[in-house]
Amino acid sequence: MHAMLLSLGLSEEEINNSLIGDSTKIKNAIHLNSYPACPDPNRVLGLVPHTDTGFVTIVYHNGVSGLQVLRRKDDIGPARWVTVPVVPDTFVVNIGDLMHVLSNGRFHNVVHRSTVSKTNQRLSAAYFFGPQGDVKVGPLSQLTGPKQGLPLYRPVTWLELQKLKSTLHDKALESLKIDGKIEEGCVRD
Ligand SMILES: O=C(O)CCC(=O)C(=O)O
Ligand SMILES: [Fe+2]
Repeated sequence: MHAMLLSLGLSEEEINNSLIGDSTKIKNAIHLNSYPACPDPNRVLGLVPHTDTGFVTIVYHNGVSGLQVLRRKDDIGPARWVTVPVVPDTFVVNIGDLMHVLSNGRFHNVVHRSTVSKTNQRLSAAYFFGPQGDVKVGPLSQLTGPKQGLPLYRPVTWLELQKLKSTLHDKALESLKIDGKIEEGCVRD
């Protein structure tokens, strides 16, 4: 997180004074995932497409391939799933929704999913890093202004965002947009 904020032009002092520099404002959670081998892996998913809600997620796994990220449409082709290569002794870092908000859209939250293997069980541990319950996260003041542009999102707590996602799904972030409109029919009871 520190390196990411540095890359956005914040100084060490600004980072230390932000919520990232205050351990009382931070909390963590871990998901332990187990994806058993499946004889017909093309007919199932281990984890459906989603974005993580926190700032960043650090994923460690047992070396069995399966994590895929959705690459957005570009000059090379339409949106497509890309399998994250398995590199021994490394972590995968996913950008979550709150980093997207904090960076005012400069770092994009990544849509990802988990597929399963025909022959091997896949195990992963996902470590989520985010703000404490009552801490609201909005675009950093250093990244908004007359030169950089207006804040795109209103401040939100981690819990509020999780609740929004349970009803609005992939439209939750859009609903936080300051001029945001939610597409009709996307709210499920
Ligand atoms: O199993 C993985 O590699 C990813 C897990 C994940 O995306 C999650 O727990 O949110
Ligand atoms: Fe995830």
